[in-house]
Amino acid sequence: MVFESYGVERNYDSHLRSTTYLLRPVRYRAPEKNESNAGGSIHTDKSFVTILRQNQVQGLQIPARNGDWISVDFPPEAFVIIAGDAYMAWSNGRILSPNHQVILHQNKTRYTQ
Ligand SMILES: O=C(O)CCC(=O)C(=O)O
Ligand SMILES: [Fe+2]
Repeated sequence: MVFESYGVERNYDSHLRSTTYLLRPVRYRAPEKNESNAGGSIHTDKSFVTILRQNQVQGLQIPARNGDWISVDFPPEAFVIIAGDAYMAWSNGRILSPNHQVILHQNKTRYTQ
């Protein structure tokens, strides 16, 4: 769909053949008492695209235009798609690879993959 919308569907097969896939399960331990910034640091993804799912413990945040961090809350049965740096380069900057971070607020272990 994306390749079609850019009119480069002829490149789709070669792109797919050169693609590698990585399944990366992550366990975020529950924050300690008074630990305010447990989670992961601010970053962009270096990949083409990240497909993310999580258990019921929220934590993903992205910056709004005014710089405030907003929570991206989603249920365990949903997926969040994050464009990576490779996608941004491939689209000549038309698709943004967003900064994001994980901040845990609940006293529960978070699992993502
Ligand atoms: O756990 C999350 O919600 C985000 C994970 C993430 O940013 C990553 O794996 O690159
Ligand atoms: Fe990420």
